[in-house]
Amino acid sequence: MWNLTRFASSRLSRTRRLFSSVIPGPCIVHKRGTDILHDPWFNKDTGFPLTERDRLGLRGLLPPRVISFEQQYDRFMESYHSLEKNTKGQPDSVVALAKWRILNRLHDRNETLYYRVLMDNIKDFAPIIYTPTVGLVSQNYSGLFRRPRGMYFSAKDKGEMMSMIYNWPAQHVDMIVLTDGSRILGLGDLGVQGIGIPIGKLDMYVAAAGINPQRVLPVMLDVGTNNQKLLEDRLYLGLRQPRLEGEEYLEIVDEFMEAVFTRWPKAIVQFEDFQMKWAFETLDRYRKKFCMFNDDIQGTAGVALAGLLGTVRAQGRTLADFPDQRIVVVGAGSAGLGVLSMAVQAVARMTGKNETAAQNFFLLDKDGLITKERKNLDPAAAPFAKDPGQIVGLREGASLLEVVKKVKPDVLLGLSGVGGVFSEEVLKALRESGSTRPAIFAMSNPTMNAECTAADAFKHAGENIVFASGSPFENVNLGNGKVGYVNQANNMYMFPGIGLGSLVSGARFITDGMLQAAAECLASYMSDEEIQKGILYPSIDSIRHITAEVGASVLRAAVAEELAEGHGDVGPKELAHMSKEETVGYVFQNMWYPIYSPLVQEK
Ligand SMILES: NC(=O)c1ccc[n+]([C@@H]2O[C@H](COP(=O)([O-])OP(=O)(O)OC[C@H]3O[C@@H](n4cnc5c(N)ncnc54)[C@H](O)[C@@H]3O)[C@@H](O)[C@H]2O)c1
Ligand SMILES: O=C(O)C[C@H](O)C(=O)O
Ligand SMILES: [Mg+2]
Repeated sequence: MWNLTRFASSRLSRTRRLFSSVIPGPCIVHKRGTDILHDPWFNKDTGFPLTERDRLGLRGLLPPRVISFEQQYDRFMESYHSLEKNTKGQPDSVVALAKWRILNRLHDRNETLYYRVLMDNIKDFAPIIYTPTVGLVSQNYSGLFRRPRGMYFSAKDKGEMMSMIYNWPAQHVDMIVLTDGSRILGLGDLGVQGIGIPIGKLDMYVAAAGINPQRVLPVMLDVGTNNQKLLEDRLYLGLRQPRLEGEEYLEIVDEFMEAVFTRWPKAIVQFEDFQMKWAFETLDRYRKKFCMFNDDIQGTAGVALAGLLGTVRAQGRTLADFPDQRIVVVGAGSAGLGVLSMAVQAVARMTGKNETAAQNFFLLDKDGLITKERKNLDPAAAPFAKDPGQIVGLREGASLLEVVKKVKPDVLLGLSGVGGVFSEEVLKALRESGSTRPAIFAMSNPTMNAECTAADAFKHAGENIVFASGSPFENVNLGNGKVGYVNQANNMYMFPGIGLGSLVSGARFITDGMLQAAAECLASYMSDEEIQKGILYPSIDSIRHITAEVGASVLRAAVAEELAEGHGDVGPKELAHMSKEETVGYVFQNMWYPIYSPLVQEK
């Protein structure tokens, strides 16, 4: 069932080769002169050729010398590197925000150049536009705000959304990332400032999935905030009121969804960083009605399952041994429960038994081990609650340390949002578990919320472990030339492919089958040699390549489930007749690549 296809080692160069022959088609513009220079979608700065300057009324508005794209690129990278040099020794947060600012300024000026530098330097720039810096940016968004990005729909806009949606200037929108700001990474309720997350996710969509940046829309649904500090902050840019609850809340989300799909029936909406109750409720409410998914529940599940399957292989076992792995999940929120559901489904498929599929999984939340004796047991956690009689010596609410000592797990997976819960004692107890190769997934974001650091994991749990974190850490120097490899277990390996595959298949909905296909694709991407070294996920440098593969698997699953309605000129029949390789090629062809297009004016 898990089809382990191996890929050639030169994935990155293959991706580069595919794009090196891109010939830019013309781009229609309805503006002239300074209006073009002030529009980052069309602006080329000093890169406008003279003929275009004549055609578009730009002569005299720019210094006479034409600078090539490559020269502009080099000039930006030089300023970036001098900023790095000049901020050396300053506090990390100051350096991170300075880097974010220089990138953001480029974005606001010239999107083509911005996305090219982002794509080509994704390993260095992802930690700035995405986790962890995006967390810091969201915490400070009201103060950092200069130019709006995306759209804001607030509780005060009730009844107006159907007309407001037409205020967005783009004719076509493919991908929307939506948040209500209620659970931003592990940082809690950040209200309207949570817009930083949809912006960061959509930057990753452009970089990883090649979604055209003119067709993305970050959205903030501002229904108030329960963050007292923000409510009292004089610079706070959101509604100064407590969050709407119950029906009042759902009416706002319903109205937004109706408005979006009325204007763009083929768009895909990714729900992001909603507090748990609304994450599950909205997924349930909309997934059979609109093309949408929840990244924290479903994207995270796929990336974690791929990592868990990689761990079994790293232990030198076959995937058939996965059901025997003892896995402790710390955090019973949207992410933890999403991961458990998908992992338990995988075990059930492998063993053919539903009743016992959850037996080797142990779930803890802030009150410790979850058992059937838990008062007010959340129905979503109930399927994973232990029967207290089942485990000798383990009681309701047992601490993580007690659980690790008794269960002797193979895997410790954290999605608690709490930095440091994998303490020295816990990690040392894991070392004693007797597992061939214990794995630690400290998946909470941003960095300070990770359950443990990479260095502590290798120090206390042993050099033999497999380690992954949600935000990036440097590899760990173990001495004697040995390196402790750090994986980034982040849903960025999933959501771009889920969105892209759904888009180019024209899927009506996003089903469990499509998500399973995405996870299987990621799980089978790494070679045995890489896995043996403890490398569970591809390098972020090859994110376009893995995204194309994931996207193509999602597409094929949509076709198999007869949900693919086609995209552009490619109809459902053509999709159905494509070979596996052809689907990957087709997905690649649909990726936007940042290159200056000749601008043609239409009045
Ligand atoms: N790496 C990734 O791809 C990825 C994806 C999604 C979420 N996350 C991270 O996971 C974290 C949780 O996200 P969520 O949406 O599930 O949040 P959530 O608020 O829905 O759930 C948090 C859970 O952690 C539990 N918890 C709190 N303190 C704890 C403690 N001391 N010990 C054990 N459990 C504790 C809570 O009881 C709750 O069950 C966030 O930090 C988020 O950034 C990472
Ligand atoms: O945003 C991320 O980096 C991953 C995830 O969606 C999260 O909420 O932490
Ligand atoms: Mg998230």
